[in-house]
Amino acid sequence: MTGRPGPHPPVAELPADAVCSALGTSWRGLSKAQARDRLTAYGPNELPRTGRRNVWQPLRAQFTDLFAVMLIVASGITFLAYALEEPRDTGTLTLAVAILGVVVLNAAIGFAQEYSAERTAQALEAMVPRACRVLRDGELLELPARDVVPGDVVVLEAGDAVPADCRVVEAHELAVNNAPLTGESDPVGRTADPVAAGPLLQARNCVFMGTDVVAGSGQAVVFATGAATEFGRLYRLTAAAPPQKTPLQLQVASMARRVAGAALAIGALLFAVRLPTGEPVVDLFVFALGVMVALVPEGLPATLSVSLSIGVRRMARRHALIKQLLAVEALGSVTVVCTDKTGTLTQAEMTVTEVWAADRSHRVTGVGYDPSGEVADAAEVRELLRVACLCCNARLLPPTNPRERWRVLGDTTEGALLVVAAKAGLDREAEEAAAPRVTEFPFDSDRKLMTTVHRTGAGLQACVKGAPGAVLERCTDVALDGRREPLTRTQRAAVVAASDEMASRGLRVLAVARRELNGPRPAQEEAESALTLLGLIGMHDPPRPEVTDAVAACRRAGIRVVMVTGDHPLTAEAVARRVGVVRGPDPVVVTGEKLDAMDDEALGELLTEPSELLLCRVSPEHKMRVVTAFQRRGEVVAVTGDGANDAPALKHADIGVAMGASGTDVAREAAAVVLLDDSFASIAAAVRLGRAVYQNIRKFLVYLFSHNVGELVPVLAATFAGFPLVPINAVQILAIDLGSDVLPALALGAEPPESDVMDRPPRPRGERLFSAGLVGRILFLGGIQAICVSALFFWHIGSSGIPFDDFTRHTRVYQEAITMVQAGIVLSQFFNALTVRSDHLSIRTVGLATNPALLAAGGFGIALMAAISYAPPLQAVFNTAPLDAADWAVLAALGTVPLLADEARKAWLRHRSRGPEGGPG
Ligand SMILES: Nc1ncnc2c1ncn2[C@@H]1O[C@H](COP(=O)(O)OP(=O)(O)OP(=O)(O)O)[C@@H](O)[C@H]1O
Repeated sequence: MTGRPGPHPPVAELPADAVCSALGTSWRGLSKAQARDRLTAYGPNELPRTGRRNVWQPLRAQFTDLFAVMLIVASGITFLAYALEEPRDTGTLTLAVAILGVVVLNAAIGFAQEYSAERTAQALEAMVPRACRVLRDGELLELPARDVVPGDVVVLEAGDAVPADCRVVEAHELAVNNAPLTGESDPVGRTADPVAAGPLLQARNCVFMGTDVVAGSGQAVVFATGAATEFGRLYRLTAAAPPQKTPLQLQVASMARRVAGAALAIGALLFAVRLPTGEPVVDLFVFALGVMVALVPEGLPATLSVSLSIGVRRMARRHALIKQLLAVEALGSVTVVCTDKTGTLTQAEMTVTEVWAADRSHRVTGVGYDPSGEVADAAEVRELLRVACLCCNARLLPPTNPRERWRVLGDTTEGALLVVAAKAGLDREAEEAAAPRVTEFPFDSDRKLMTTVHRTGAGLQACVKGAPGAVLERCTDVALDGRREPLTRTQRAAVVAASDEMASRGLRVLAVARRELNGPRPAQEEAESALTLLGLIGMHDPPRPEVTDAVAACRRAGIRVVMVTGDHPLTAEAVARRVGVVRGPDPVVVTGEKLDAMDDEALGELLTEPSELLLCRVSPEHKMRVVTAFQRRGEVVAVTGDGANDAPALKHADIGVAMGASGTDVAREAAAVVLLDDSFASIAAAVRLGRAVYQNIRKFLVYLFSHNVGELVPVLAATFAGFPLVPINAVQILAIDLGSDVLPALALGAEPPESDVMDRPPRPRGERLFSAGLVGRILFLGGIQAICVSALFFWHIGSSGIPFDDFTRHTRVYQEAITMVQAGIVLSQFFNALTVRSDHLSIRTVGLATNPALLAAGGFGIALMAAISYAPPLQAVFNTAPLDAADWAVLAALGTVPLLADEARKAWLRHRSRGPEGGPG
């Protein structure tokens, strides 16, 4: 059972205290035992999976699509032809059965693929972290959202998804986006006061599952979970939308349809051309039908989907969860990555290393969040740290076993402040007991500061921390040796110099200030003006070790990496240099302020310059503007984001990348990719895999379409040369399409990335999959294959000395010749599979054994061909004959011709582009 089936008390109309007692809870939350009991009673806070499609629906779809219907009709006609034939030919019956086999096999592949894609999607969905913060026994815990029960007190902050339906009991500037429920997208403010009776969705003191907190903070008591929530009711009414097809899937499907049209036309043409030869009409009809069926690339869309879902799984293994299939192919064509700094390029494990107070700088010892270190024992430092830690919401968690480290629950910047305060012997909870918090004006990246107001013995005190510029402009005084003095121009300059000096060493700098207030709860404006500056705090955030290589790889791959940060330009530049985002002497550093002063044209020009670019002190709106400007220039942009207000940029970018470990639920919902480990290196890895997916698709397209040329040309040649029989019959063609070629195509779709995949520029935006290059390669390889097998056929027929008109289906020489044609195609496809693995690198560079599955798949095809040639029952079906060793030797030699020709073409290409082989071409 999920969620409470019965009605809940009228929570909206009751005052906050009464809500708590009505729901059997308190301001300290439920006890752990109560929570356990309620979880058993109400079930997990999950939605029933009613929207999932049943298993039969996709299976039925496999038999009702255009190709399947065409094939079923074709099979029916062939059966009819067999019934009408006089005398009956088992070949016709085999063909009819084979066509039905095609339908069944295709449906099986398609169904298995869809089923596994659905399973993958579910598994991935489950991996996206969905946690929330809950008070239990007065302790703040982070729990999976599914463990939330009615009566839980949930702590909410901007960026959180609301885990269940709750009544707000405390609100600080709290606003939510109710769009998923009400469709109205403007943020709506929430209050903790009771409201008049009315529709629950309209109650201004309730927040609902499926919606997001967009601003402020607060606490709320859960009154409905799972299916009992408003969202649960809505969810039951809507069926899950079927997954959308990606542009590549659409391109391949449309190409497959066009080829099918061409196959129909060719079949009709062959029928018409051969009709005057006097062959029986039924025979001719069956033959034309067979050619049509053979040319239709039925398995192509399924092979494509397999290839895409292999990409999805590989990316998941590299910590990049794909939420939209579209992202797999888009990742392969990224040209610009706009990346955050903290957490993505750095470890987000901040350590305060320096404190600046009363004109003096003090070193802080210790590393990470372990509070065993030292800080100067001076009164001004202590006061600075007291105010800083009062103005925090994060919590420091001690290790629970010797292998664990200290952790931070909440914002990492605040975590570092709590650690340095602890080093000075200050504990936030004790400080807050002495000076209880009255209200809070939460941090936001536009203001770049945060304020809390506390009740002290003497009245109220506002504690402010934030970016030095933002705090300094609100300060009128400075604390110096225990006195409050006016902040003179010289003083101000000294603070800025100290802050810049710290920032230029890569430290994140925060300023801390205070204001004494009298009277009632102050407005934000009042609490954040006429402040007294207490000092600066500098924290170090070490770069992630793996990022330097990833940034270098992106550079080689022609991808521009632009750092977008809310931090100080000097801090940003120092970090950018450390990870290699900036290498030259003069990066272009643009602040949010400068961006505001630029019009779109000036911004466009700025982005056109190929310089190293740092965007600093920017807000999420700036991010959105930069993404749009890059896109206007035709770039394919990936952008990272973690905050709630990053959502528009994440949605708008070609690939929105959200942080799985540290990001907000809102950002994760808006993104196409979620990074489980938050690291930039995972973006680079996903780009590499995305490029590989695209290359692999091209590989199996060349592979599959070249044999179509190899099959069709000999048939046309025989028709126009006046030979009365076909050089390869329809059942043989089907054996190639469905027997020997399927597995190598799948193995090509699963190829590991080529070694130099990140040494080439991104593919141009809007490049068609079926480019001139791709079609050219198909005609080149397929054409050579076609010439070889046609020559083989006519040479074998011709050398027998039997006149054309004396040949019948059962002439031994004819049976040998068609066996040779089929085996010729199979062998040449074996070598083709090897050569299509790279469009410019020699097979010697790629390595023969680097895709063992491909060799095994090719080997299976050859074994199948041998069985068709030697096993009497198969000989009867295919009208084939045993080949001797000399035949095989000739076939193997001819089979290598396309490979050798392609090697020569590649060598020439490499020579033309950068000289002799060795490096990437
Ligand atoms: N919790 C906080 N309270 C007060 N000020 C903060 C807090 N977190 C950050 N700041 C200040 O606001 C500035 C901007 O922070 P913001 O979080 O918007 O940057 P960001 O884009 O996350 O930076 P980065 O690119 O480093 O991740 C920081 O440089 C810091 O000075």
